Amino acid sequence: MALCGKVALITGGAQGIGRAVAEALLMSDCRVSLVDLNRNVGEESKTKLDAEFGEEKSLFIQCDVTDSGALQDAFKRTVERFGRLDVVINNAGINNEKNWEKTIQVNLTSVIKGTYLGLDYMSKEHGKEGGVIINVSSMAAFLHSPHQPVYTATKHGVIGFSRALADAAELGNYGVRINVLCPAFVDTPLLQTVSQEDNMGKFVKFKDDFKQRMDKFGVLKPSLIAEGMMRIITDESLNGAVMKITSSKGIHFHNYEPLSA
Ligand SMILES: NC(=O)C1=CN([C@@H]2O[C@H](COP(=O)(O)OP(=O)(O)OC[C@H]3O[C@@H](n4cnc5c(N)ncnc54)[C@H](O)[C@@H]3O)[C@@H](O)[C@H]2O)C=CC1
Ligand SMILES: CCCCCC(=O)/C=C/[C@H]1C=CC(=O)[C@@H]1CCCCCCC(=O)O
Repeated sequence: MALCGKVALITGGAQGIGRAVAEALLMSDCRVSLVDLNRNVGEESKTKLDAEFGEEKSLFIQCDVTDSGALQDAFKRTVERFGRLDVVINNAGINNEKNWEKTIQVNLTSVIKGTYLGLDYMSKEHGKEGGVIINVSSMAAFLHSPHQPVYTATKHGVIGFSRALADAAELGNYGVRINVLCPAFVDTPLLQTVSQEDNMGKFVKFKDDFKQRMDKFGVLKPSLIAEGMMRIITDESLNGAVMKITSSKGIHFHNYEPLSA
Protein backbone atom coordinates (compact mmCIF):
# COMPACT_ATOMS: atom_id res chain seq x y z
CA MET A 1 0.00 0.00 0.00
CA ALA A 2 1.41 3.40 -1.00
CA LEU A 3 0.80 5.65 1.98
CA CYS A 4 0.75 9.16 0.50
CA GLY A 5 -2.69 10.63 1.17
CA LYS A 6 -3.90 7.56 3.06
CA VAL A 7 -5.57 7.71 6.50
CA ALA A 8 -4.78 5.60 9.58
CA LEU A 9 -6.68 5.26 12.86
CA ILE A 10 -4.56 4.21 15.83
CA THR A 11 -6.08 3.28 19.19
CA GLY A 12 -3.77 4.00 22.11
CA GLY A 13 -2.03 6.46 19.80
CA ALA A 14 -1.16 9.07 22.41
CA GLN A 15 2.02 7.43 23.69
CA GLY A 16 4.29 4.42 23.47
CA ILE A 17 4.04 2.13 20.47
CA GLY A 18 0.95 3.91 19.09
CA ARG A 19 2.69 7.29 19.13
CA ALA A 20 5.76 5.81 17.46
CA VAL A 21 3.78 4.34 14.58
CA ALA A 22 1.82 7.59 14.23
CA GLU A 23 5.10 9.44 13.63
CA ALA A 24 6.27 6.81 11.13
CA LEU A 25 3.00 7.10 9.21
CA LEU A 26 3.10 10.91 9.21
CA MET A 27 6.67 10.76 7.88
CA SER A 28 5.24 8.73 4.97
CA ASP A 29 2.68 11.49 4.31
CA CYS A 30 -0.17 9.43 5.77
CA ARG A 31 -2.74 11.28 7.90
CA VAL A 32 -3.43 9.86 11.36
CA SER A 33 -6.24 9.80 13.88
CA LEU A 34 -4.99 9.27 17.43
CA VAL A 35 -7.71 7.61 19.50
CA ASP A 36 -6.85 7.48 23.18
CA LEU A 37 -8.33 7.53 26.68
CA ASN A 38 -5.72 9.95 27.99
CA ARG A 39 -6.74 13.46 27.00
CA ASN A 40 -3.71 15.25 28.47
CA VAL A 41 -1.10 13.03 26.83
CA GLY A 42 -3.12 12.91 23.63
CA GLU A 43 -3.31 16.68 23.35
CA GLU A 44 0.40 16.99 24.14
CA SER A 45 1.19 14.52 21.38
CA LYS A 46 -1.10 16.32 18.95
CA THR A 47 0.64 19.62 19.69
CA LYS A 48 4.07 18.08 19.05
CA LEU A 49 2.93 16.34 15.87
CA ASP A 50 1.32 19.57 14.63
CA ALA A 51 4.63 21.38 15.05
CA GLU A 52 6.48 18.73 13.04
CA PHE A 53 3.95 17.76 10.39
CA GLY A 54 1.23 20.44 10.34
CA GLU A 55 -2.08 20.48 12.17
CA GLU A 56 -4.08 19.27 9.18
CA LYS A 57 -2.21 15.95 9.16
CA SER A 58 -3.51 14.54 12.42
CA LEU A 59 -6.53 14.40 14.67
CA PHE A 60 -6.73 13.52 18.37
CA ILE A 61 -9.97 11.98 19.65
CA GLN A 62 -10.36 11.33 23.35
CA CYS A 63 -12.11 7.96 23.56
CA ASP A 64 -12.39 4.95 25.84
CA VAL A 65 -12.28 2.03 23.42
CA THR A 66 -14.39 -0.04 25.83
CA ASP A 67 -17.25 2.43 25.22
CA SER A 68 -18.78 1.03 22.04
CA GLY A 69 -20.57 4.25 21.14
CA ALA A 70 -17.45 6.33 21.67
CA LEU A 71 -15.36 3.97 19.53
CA GLN A 72 -17.94 4.04 16.74
CA ASP A 73 -17.97 7.84 16.97
CA ALA A 74 -14.17 7.97 16.76
CA PHE A 75 -14.24 6.05 13.47
CA LYS A 76 -17.09 8.25 12.18
CA ARG A 77 -15.29 11.49 13.10
CA THR A 78 -12.06 10.25 11.52
CA VAL A 79 -13.74 9.57 8.17
CA GLU A 80 -15.73 12.82 8.37
CA ARG A 81 -12.49 14.75 8.92
CA PHE A 82 -10.23 13.03 6.39
CA GLY A 83 -12.75 11.58 3.92
CA ARG A 84 -11.44 8.01 3.97
CA LEU A 85 -9.93 5.23 6.09
CA ASP A 86 -7.18 2.87 4.90
CA VAL A 87 -5.34 1.59 8.00
CA VAL A 88 -6.65 0.58 11.44
CA ILE A 89 -4.20 -0.25 14.23
CA ASN A 90 -5.92 -1.74 17.29
CA ASN A 91 -3.07 -1.00 19.65
CA ALA A 92 -4.65 0.20 22.94
CA GLY A 93 -3.85 -2.22 25.72
CA ILE A 94 -3.49 -2.44 29.48
CA ASN A 95 -1.82 -4.71 31.98
CA ASN A 96 -4.12 -5.22 34.98
CA GLU A 97 -4.37 -8.59 36.64
CA LYS A 98 -6.33 -7.07 39.51
CA ASN A 99 -9.10 -5.69 37.33
CA TRP A 100 -8.73 -8.51 34.86
CA GLU A 101 -12.19 -8.04 33.41
CA LYS A 102 -11.09 -4.58 32.29
CA THR A 103 -8.00 -6.12 30.70
CA ILE A 104 -10.21 -8.42 28.63
CA GLN A 105 -12.45 -5.48 27.64
CA VAL A 106 -9.53 -3.34 26.43
CA ASN A 107 -7.10 -5.93 25.06
CA LEU A 108 -9.53 -8.30 23.36
CA THR A 109 -13.17 -7.16 23.22
CA SER A 110 -12.24 -3.67 21.99
CA VAL A 111 -9.77 -5.10 19.47
CA ILE A 112 -12.62 -7.20 18.06
CA LYS A 113 -14.91 -4.16 17.96
CA GLY A 114 -12.20 -2.02 16.36
CA THR A 115 -11.59 -4.70 13.75
CA TYR A 116 -15.27 -4.95 12.84
CA LEU A 117 -15.53 -1.16 12.68
CA GLY A 118 -12.50 -1.18 10.40
CA LEU A 119 -14.31 -3.59 8.08
CA ASP A 120 -17.41 -1.37 8.16
CA TYR A 121 -15.34 1.51 6.79
CA MET A 122 -12.88 -0.36 4.51
CA SER A 123 -14.37 -3.64 3.31
CA LYS A 124 -15.50 -4.15 -0.28
CA GLU A 125 -18.51 -6.00 1.18
CA HIS A 126 -19.66 -2.51 2.21
CA GLY A 127 -18.67 -0.90 -1.08
CA LYS A 128 -15.41 0.49 0.29
CA GLU A 129 -11.93 0.44 -1.24
CA GLY A 130 -10.15 -2.05 1.06
CA GLY A 131 -7.35 -1.53 3.57
CA VAL A 132 -5.27 -3.14 6.27
CA ILE A 133 -5.83 -3.86 9.97
CA ILE A 134 -3.05 -4.53 12.49
CA ASN A 135 -4.05 -6.02 15.83
CA VAL A 136 -1.44 -5.82 18.55
CA SER A 137 -0.75 -8.99 20.51
CA SER A 138 2.47 -9.81 22.40
CA MET A 139 5.28 -12.30 22.69
CA ALA A 140 3.47 -13.25 25.90
CA ALA A 141 1.29 -15.28 23.54
CA PHE A 142 4.31 -17.46 22.74
CA LEU A 143 6.35 -17.35 25.94
CA HIS A 144 3.78 -17.18 28.72
CA SER A 145 4.69 -16.25 32.24
CA PRO A 146 3.34 -16.60 35.78
CA HIS A 147 3.01 -12.80 36.01
CA GLN A 148 0.17 -12.03 33.65
CA PRO A 149 -2.30 -14.88 33.13
CA VAL A 150 -5.19 -12.75 31.87
CA TYR A 151 -3.00 -10.39 29.83
CA THR A 152 -1.53 -13.52 28.23
CA ALA A 153 -5.00 -14.92 27.52
CA THR A 154 -6.08 -11.70 25.79
CA LYS A 155 -3.01 -11.70 23.58
CA HIS A 156 -3.60 -15.31 22.57
CA GLY A 157 -7.17 -14.33 21.73
CA VAL A 158 -6.05 -11.47 19.50
CA ILE A 159 -4.02 -13.91 17.40
CA GLY A 160 -6.80 -16.48 17.08
CA PHE A 161 -9.47 -13.92 16.20
CA SER A 162 -7.28 -12.05 13.72
CA ARG A 163 -6.10 -15.14 11.85
CA ALA A 164 -9.62 -16.54 11.59
CA LEU A 165 -11.01 -13.25 10.31
CA ALA A 166 -8.12 -12.92 7.86
CA ASP A 167 -9.28 -16.20 6.32
CA ALA A 168 -12.84 -14.85 6.17
CA ALA A 169 -11.57 -11.65 4.54
CA GLU A 170 -9.83 -13.70 1.85
CA LEU A 171 -12.81 -16.01 1.26
CA GLY A 172 -15.21 -13.08 1.25
CA ASN A 173 -12.97 -10.86 -0.91
CA TYR A 174 -13.22 -8.02 1.60
CA GLY A 175 -10.10 -6.35 0.20
CA VAL A 176 -8.92 -5.91 3.80
CA ARG A 177 -5.76 -7.58 5.15
CA ILE A 178 -5.78 -8.48 8.84
CA ASN A 179 -2.44 -9.13 10.54
CA VAL A 180 -1.00 -9.41 14.05
CA LEU A 181 2.08 -7.90 15.64
CA CYS A 182 3.71 -9.51 18.68
CA PRO A 183 6.41 -7.42 20.33
CA ALA A 184 8.60 -8.66 23.15
CA PHE A 185 9.37 -6.14 25.92
CA VAL A 186 9.19 -2.54 24.68
CA ASP A 187 10.37 0.57 26.52
CA THR A 188 7.05 2.26 27.20
CA PRO A 189 5.08 3.28 30.32
CA LEU A 190 3.15 0.01 30.14
CA LEU A 191 6.26 -1.94 30.97
CA GLN A 192 6.58 -0.03 34.24
CA THR A 193 3.30 -1.47 35.48
CA VAL A 194 4.81 -4.91 36.08
CA SER A 195 6.21 -3.79 39.44
CA GLN A 196 3.01 -2.13 40.62
CA GLU A 197 0.66 -4.01 42.94
CA ASP A 198 -2.29 -1.99 41.63
CA ASN A 199 -1.72 -3.62 38.26
CA MET A 200 -0.29 -6.99 39.12
CA GLY A 201 -2.23 -7.88 42.26
CA LYS A 202 -0.90 -11.04 43.90
CA PHE A 203 1.40 -11.65 40.92
CA VAL A 204 3.53 -8.64 41.86
CA LYS A 205 5.52 -11.04 44.04
CA PHE A 206 6.90 -12.50 40.83
CA LYS A 207 8.23 -9.13 39.66
CA ASP A 208 11.86 -10.13 40.16
CA ASP A 209 11.40 -13.07 37.81
CA PHE A 210 9.79 -10.71 35.30
CA LYS A 211 12.73 -8.32 35.53
CA GLN A 212 15.14 -11.22 35.05
CA ARG A 213 13.31 -12.06 31.81
CA MET A 214 13.59 -8.42 30.72
CA ASP A 215 17.33 -8.58 31.38
CA LYS A 216 17.56 -11.87 29.52
CA PHE A 217 15.44 -10.99 26.50
CA GLY A 218 16.18 -7.28 26.26
CA VAL A 219 13.90 -4.26 25.89
CA LEU A 220 13.01 -2.95 22.43
CA LYS A 221 12.56 0.62 21.24
CA PRO A 222 9.05 1.69 20.14
CA SER A 223 10.57 2.83 16.83
CA LEU A 224 11.43 -0.79 15.93
CA ILE A 225 7.82 -1.81 16.53
CA ALA A 226 6.73 1.06 14.29
CA GLU A 227 9.12 -0.25 11.61
CA GLY A 228 7.45 -3.66 11.81
CA MET A 229 4.02 -2.08 11.51
CA MET A 230 5.09 -0.11 8.43
CA ARG A 231 6.22 -3.35 6.82
CA ILE A 232 2.86 -4.97 7.49
CA ILE A 233 1.05 -1.92 6.09
CA THR A 234 3.10 -1.68 2.90
CA ASP A 235 3.51 -5.39 2.08
CA GLU A 236 0.23 -6.25 0.41
CA SER A 237 1.13 -9.97 0.35
CA LEU A 238 0.58 -10.16 4.12
CA ASN A 239 -2.79 -11.40 5.38
CA GLY A 240 -3.21 -13.54 8.49
CA ALA A 241 0.49 -13.05 9.26
CA VAL A 242 1.84 -13.02 12.82
CA MET A 243 4.88 -10.75 13.04
CA LYS A 244 7.15 -11.23 16.05
CA ILE A 245 9.69 -8.63 17.14
CA THR A 246 12.40 -9.69 19.60
CA SER A 247 15.91 -8.60 20.55
CA SER A 248 17.37 -11.92 19.46
CA LYS A 249 15.71 -12.21 16.03
CA GLY A 250 14.49 -8.71 15.26
CA ILE A 251 11.47 -8.51 12.95
CA HIS A 252 10.36 -11.98 11.86
CA PHE A 253 7.23 -14.04 11.37
CA HIS A 254 5.77 -17.00 13.22
CA ASN A 255 5.54 -20.05 10.97
CA TYR A 256 2.44 -22.18 11.43
CA GLU A 257 2.44 -25.83 10.39
CA PRO A 258 0.19 -26.25 7.34
CA LEU A 259 -3.08 -28.03 8.09
CA SER A 260 -2.49 -31.77 7.82
CA ALA A 261 -4.65 -33.49 5.21
N1 LIG B 1 5.35 -2.34 26.24
C1 LIG B 1 5.53 -3.65 26.04
O1 LIG B 1 6.47 -4.28 26.58
C2 LIG B 1 4.60 -4.41 25.16
C3 LIG B 1 3.38 -3.88 24.76
N2 LIG B 1 2.56 -4.64 23.96
C4 LIG B 1 1.25 -4.13 23.55
O2 LIG B 1 1.43 -2.95 22.77
C5 LIG B 1 0.25 -2.12 22.87
C6 LIG B 1 0.66 -0.70 23.20
O3 LIG B 1 1.27 -0.74 24.47
P1 LIG B 1 2.36 0.33 24.93
O4 LIG B 1 2.56 1.36 23.88
O5 LIG B 1 3.52 -0.43 25.46
O6 LIG B 1 1.59 0.94 26.17
P2 LIG B 1 1.37 2.43 26.68
O7 LIG B 1 0.72 2.29 28.01
O8 LIG B 1 2.61 3.22 26.54
O9 LIG B 1 0.30 3.01 25.63
C7 LIG B 1 -0.97 2.47 25.58
C8 LIG B 1 -1.95 3.60 25.26
O10 LIG B 1 -3.25 3.02 25.24
C9 LIG B 1 -4.14 3.91 25.89
N3 LIG B 1 -5.29 3.21 26.44
C10 LIG B 1 -5.31 2.36 27.49
N4 LIG B 1 -6.57 1.98 27.75
C11 LIG B 1 -7.37 2.61 26.83
C12 LIG B 1 -8.77 2.65 26.60
N5 LIG B 1 -9.62 1.97 27.36
N6 LIG B 1 -9.22 3.40 25.56
C13 LIG B 1 -8.36 4.11 24.78
N7 LIG B 1 -7.02 4.13 24.97
C14 LIG B 1 -6.56 3.39 25.99
C15 LIG B 1 -3.30 4.56 26.99
O11 LIG B 1 -3.87 5.79 27.40
C16 LIG B 1 -1.96 4.72 26.29
O12 LIG B 1 -1.84 5.98 25.68
C17 LIG B 1 -0.62 -2.80 23.94
O13 LIG B 1 -1.64 -3.56 23.32
C18 LIG B 1 0.34 -3.73 24.68
O14 LIG B 1 -0.31 -4.83 25.26
C19 LIG B 1 2.90 -5.90 23.53
C20 LIG B 1 4.09 -6.44 23.91
C21 LIG B 1 5.04 -5.75 24.74
C1 LIG C 1 3.22 -5.35 30.90
C2 LIG C 1 3.09 -5.66 29.44
C3 LIG C 1 4.40 -5.91 28.84
C4 LIG C 1 4.70 -7.37 28.67
C5 LIG C 1 4.46 -7.77 27.28
C6 LIG C 1 5.26 -8.96 26.87
O1 LIG C 1 5.54 -9.13 25.71
C7 LIG C 1 5.75 -9.91 27.86
C8 LIG C 1 6.32 -11.03 27.44
C9 LIG C 1 7.00 -11.90 28.42
C10 LIG C 1 6.19 -12.51 29.45
C11 LIG C 1 6.86 -13.67 29.89
C12 LIG C 1 7.90 -13.93 28.96
O2 LIG C 1 8.87 -14.65 29.11
C13 LIG C 1 7.70 -13.10 27.80
C14 LIG C 1 9.05 -12.76 27.15
C15 LIG C 1 8.89 -12.54 25.71
C16 LIG C 1 10.25 -12.29 25.07
C17 LIG C 1 10.62 -13.44 24.17
C18 LIG C 1 11.90 -13.16 23.41
C19 LIG C 1 12.43 -14.45 22.85
C20 LIG C 1 13.69 -14.23 22.05
O3 LIG C 1 14.27 -13.10 22.11
O4 LIG C 1 14.09 -15.17 21.37
